[in-house]
Amino acid sequence: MAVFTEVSTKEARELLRRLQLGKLLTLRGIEGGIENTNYFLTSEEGEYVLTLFERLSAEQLPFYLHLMKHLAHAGIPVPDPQADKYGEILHRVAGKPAALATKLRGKSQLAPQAPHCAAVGSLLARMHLAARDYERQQPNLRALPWWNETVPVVLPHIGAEQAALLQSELAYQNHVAASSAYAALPRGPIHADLFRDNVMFEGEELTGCFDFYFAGVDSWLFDLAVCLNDWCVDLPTGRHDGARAAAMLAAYQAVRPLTAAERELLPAMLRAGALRFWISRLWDFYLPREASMLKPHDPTHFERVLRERVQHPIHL
Ligand SMILES: Nc1ncnc2c1ncn2[C@@H]1O[C@H](COP(=O)(O)OP(=O)(O)OP(=O)(O)O)[C@@H](O)[C@H]1O
Ligand SMILES: N[C@@H](CCO)C(=O)O
Repeated sequence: MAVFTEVSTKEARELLRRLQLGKLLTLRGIEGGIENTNYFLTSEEGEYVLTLFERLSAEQLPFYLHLMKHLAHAGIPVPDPQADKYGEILHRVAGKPAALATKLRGKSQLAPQAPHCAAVGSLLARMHLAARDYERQQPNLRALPWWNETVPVVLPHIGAEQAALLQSELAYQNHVAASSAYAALPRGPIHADLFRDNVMFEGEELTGCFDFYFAGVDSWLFDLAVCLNDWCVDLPTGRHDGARAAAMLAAYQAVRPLTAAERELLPAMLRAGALRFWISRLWDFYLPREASMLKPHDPTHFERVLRERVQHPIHL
C-alpha cells in the first residue's frame, strides 16, 4: 500500500483552491509504488495524481518537476505538474513536499512485444531532443561516482564470484569513462529509469511515461541501454531479445540516429546499465535504509543480465 502519509479531504481541497483547479470530486489512495505516497485526485478541472515525497529532498525535487513540466510543454506525454499563481510547482501537503500532476491514461505493459518496444524507442529519442534546452542542471545521482562509492559497501555481503565480477566490471567502466569515445557521447537530461512499470499503454499506443525521480544529466546512450536491458530482455534468463531490440533501436534512430561514438560504445553502455541496477539492488537488499519502505527487487536478475552482456556483446 503506497499511502504512507494520509491526506485529508480538507488538505486536498486547500491544495485545489491554491491551484485554482475547482472543487474536489474524489480522492483515492494508490496501491503500488514503494517510494512515495500517491493519490488519484479528481476535481472539476480534471484527473490528477497527488504525490507526497517521502524521501526525496526539496533541493533535488525542482530538477525533476520542472523537467516534467518542460517535457509536457514540448508535447511529450508525461505528467504535467500544476503550478500555483506564483508559478510554484512544489507544494506542501500534510507536512511533506508534494506535487499535483496530470494523470496519464492506460496501464503498464509488463509483457511487451516489438511494437511496444518501438513506441518506447521513439518516445525516448523525442524526450532526449525535447530536453536539450532544459536549463536546470543535476547530474545522474546513480552514475559512476555513486557506483565507485557503493561497490565497496556491498562487497562484504556477496560471494567471491560475484565480487570478482562486480570489481572487474567497475574497473572496466572506469576505463570506458576515461576514453575519447565516451567523452564524445551526446549528453543531456535523461530519464534513467524507464522500465516497463514506468510507461503507460492503451493497446499498442503509448500514452505516457512517469517516475522521473532518478532523472539527471548523463549520456543519451546510457538511457537507451537502460531501456534495452529492461524492455528487450527475456526476464527469466536475462537474455537479449534481438527482435524487440531491433524494433526499439530502429524507432529511436528514426528520430535521432546514433553517432559513431554511440555505436561503438553500445555494448559497453549495455553493461553499464546492467551494472547500475545490479549495484542499486544489492545496496537496497543488503543495506536497507533505516525505516525504509522499500521492498527490494531481486539483485540476481541484473547479475544475469550483466553476465549475458559481457559474454554476448551486442553490436549494431
Ligand atoms: N501521472 C500518473 N498517471 C497515472 N498513474 C500514475 C501516475 N503517476 C503514478 N501513477 C500510478 O501510481 C503508481 C505508483 O507510482 P510510482 O511508480 O511513481 O510510485 P513510487 O512509489 O513513486 O515509485 P516506485 O516506482 O519506485 O515504486 C504507478 O504504478 C501508477 O499506476
Ligand atoms: N527500476 C529500478 C527500481 C527503481 O525505480 C529497478 O528495477 O531496480
